Amino acid sequence: MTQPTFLIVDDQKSIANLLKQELKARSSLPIKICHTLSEVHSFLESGAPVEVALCDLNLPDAPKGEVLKLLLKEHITTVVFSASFNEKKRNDHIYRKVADFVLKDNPAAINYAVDTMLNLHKNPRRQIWLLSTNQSRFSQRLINMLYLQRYQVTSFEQPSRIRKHLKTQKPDMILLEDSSHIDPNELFNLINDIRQQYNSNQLPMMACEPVEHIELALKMMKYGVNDFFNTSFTPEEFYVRLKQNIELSESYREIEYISRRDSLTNLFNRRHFFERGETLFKQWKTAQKPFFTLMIDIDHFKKVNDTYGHQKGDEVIVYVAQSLQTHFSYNLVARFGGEEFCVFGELNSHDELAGNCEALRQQIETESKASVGLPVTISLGLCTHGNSLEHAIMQADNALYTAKETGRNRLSKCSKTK
Ligand SMILES: Nc1nc2c(ncn2[C@@H]2O[C@H](COP(=O)(O)OP(=O)(O)OP(=O)(O)O)[C@@H](O)[C@H]2O)c(=O)[nH]1
Repeated sequence: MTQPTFLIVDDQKSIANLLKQELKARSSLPIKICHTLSEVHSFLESGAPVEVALCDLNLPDAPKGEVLKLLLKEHITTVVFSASFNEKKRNDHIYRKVADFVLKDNPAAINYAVDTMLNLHKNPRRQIWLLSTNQSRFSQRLINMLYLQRYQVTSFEQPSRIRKHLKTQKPDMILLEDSSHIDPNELFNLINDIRQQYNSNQLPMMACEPVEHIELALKMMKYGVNDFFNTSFTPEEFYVRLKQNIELSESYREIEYISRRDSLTNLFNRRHFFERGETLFKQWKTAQKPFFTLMIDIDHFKKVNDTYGHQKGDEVIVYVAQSLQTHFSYNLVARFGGEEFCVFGELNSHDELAGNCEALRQQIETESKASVGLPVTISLGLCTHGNSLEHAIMQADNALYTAKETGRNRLSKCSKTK
């Protein structure tokens, strides 16, 4: 299938090239530049799908915005990049179908135009839930604007429907439209319930209220809504605030993701292991569910570094980490540091667990040479009890020590009396 293309239409070659350079640095999608209407015609006739188009309004062979009309006729998501644009123009019938406008009035506009195109490229993967109890013309306008920007939109008439869906799904944004139609108790309970589940960085919410309901909007913000805009907003204001709130939340999620991971192996790090492990330990103890703790250490790893170099040592660590993650994909797997790893999981069957440990040990023993170019073995210490997570880890570590002492490349289980 042909990859969709970013289309840049501008008769100023230097600007078109700057846009292309900036886009190329930030996306792998193909980019096509056209300087005239006839070039745009030929490109569209070639049948190449266009992801997003950025288009200047006046070209030498199309001085009256004919390119824009052509792109919109072909249902192509289009951003207007023009030196002359004002609010009056925005209300013209044709411009209502434009996804966004970027004013070509300073060098920073290049960056912003590219940013806008990349966002429109990402938006089909962003979910927006709209709570609109009165289904007014205004809510229809909101929905149309969201579609123009290619967001995935789901509309809800009842707070209870949002609650139900949140049990299994999570959107990127919840928009609450004209909430004065909802019973205040129900409204604030919904906001409260959402905030119990997700903080304002994890799931942003925005309220859209008529200016006469500003007090309600402010109260909603106090209870956990991130931002508010009044119903007389311009499309630009709406888009820019929506984008900023979503991007802020995405950056937060990215930082949260990185803070939990070990940068070499991408396994969870020790800090997250204890955070999540403590919660699981309490849950399983309360429910009297059996669990296991497994410590794994690469044998004679110092020799690997000394003989093959630190970089090869890193490759071996990554290889063992990936094998471990594959064998224990349903469990909490972490790199504890150096060449040591830990797994914490629910125990379904002793035999199955022992079989899984043995399969991992054997795979590394027999396949490491082919995978990383040198033979590697691991030792494993297993414990299926413990008064606390730390106690369980200590017991597994003792078993690992026994495995090392008794010849390495083996699994040792701790006895319950220790
Ligand atoms: N390449 C690499 N080496 C690391 C990393 N972290 C720790 N090490 C090295 O891992 C080695 C661990 O060695 P030791 O604790 O002596 O254990 P060992 O050689 O594996 O011996 P046994 O565990 O007794 O089988 C040290 O040489 C550390 O420098 C890392 O991120 N990358």
